[in-house]
Amino acid sequence: MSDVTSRTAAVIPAAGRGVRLGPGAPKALRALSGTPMLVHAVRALAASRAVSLVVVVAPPDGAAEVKTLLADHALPERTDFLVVPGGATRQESVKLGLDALPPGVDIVLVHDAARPLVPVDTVDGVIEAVRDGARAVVPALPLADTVKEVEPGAPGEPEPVVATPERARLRAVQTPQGFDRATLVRAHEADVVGEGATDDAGLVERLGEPVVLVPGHEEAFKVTRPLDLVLAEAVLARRRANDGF
Ligand SMILES: Nc1ccn([C@@H]2O[C@H](COP(=O)(O)OP(=O)(O)OP(=O)(O)O)[C@@H](O)[C@H]2O)c(=O)n1
Ligand SMILES: C[C@](O)(CO)[C@H](O)COP(=O)(O)O
Repeated sequence: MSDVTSRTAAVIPAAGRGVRLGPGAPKALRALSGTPMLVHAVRALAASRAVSLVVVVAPPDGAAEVKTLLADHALPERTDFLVVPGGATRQESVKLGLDALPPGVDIVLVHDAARPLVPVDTVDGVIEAVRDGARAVVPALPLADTVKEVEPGAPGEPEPVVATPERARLRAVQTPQGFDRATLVRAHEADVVGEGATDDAGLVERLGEPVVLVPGHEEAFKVTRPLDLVLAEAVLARRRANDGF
């Protein structure tokens, strides 16, 4: 890595309900192999020696519970932790996390609590690309499925296809997304009309700033629907088996 003096913080939005996962506790607090998903995600980011601060954005009424949760689980001592309450949307939650960053942080990663199994090499790859001068870096993978653009219709009704984008030019994007702090703050503040974006890099693109992709990882998938829990448990079981050798 070219610039080892920069201080890197990770903001972990964890304030979502997890509606698509079905009824239960807020998604980030649900267990994977007996440990809350959020704790897996925090450990995954703190596993990077470059990350010195992790800001967890908790469910709006759950900050005290999340503080207790982090205190009750082993986390690296070299990393500082902050917990702040989140907002009504992912974007609002990320903004609240950014607002809590202290001076001196110049690289920011934004990582979904819902991607608990991201490997540390993916985290380090994103940080390295920012340290090498990119202002916005996104881990991504090629798509397995063909994608159709549609005219969205009523639920359950057939939807007319508008276009079939060339799959070779499409990527599925993951987190952590890494940013030069000033660029990310500017991107969030520029969204004054509240147009919103489904990822942070999307806000940076609207500034006209370049965004680059680096290789993502299959294990950085987002736990969204019930079947994703099955996959996450299988990945953890495989890791435990490999650790046994
Ligand atoms: N108001 C919100 C909504 C989402 N998130 C976080 O953003 C990440 C990605 O969102 P997603 O997977 O869509 O989570 P949910 O919004 O919880 O899922 P759903 O849409 O199924 O309710 C998650 O870590 C989630 O906790 C957040 O911090 N604040
Ligand atoms: C940020 C993200 O994980 C990138 O793929 C994704 O856009 C989050 O979307 P969601 O609607 O919050 O699931």
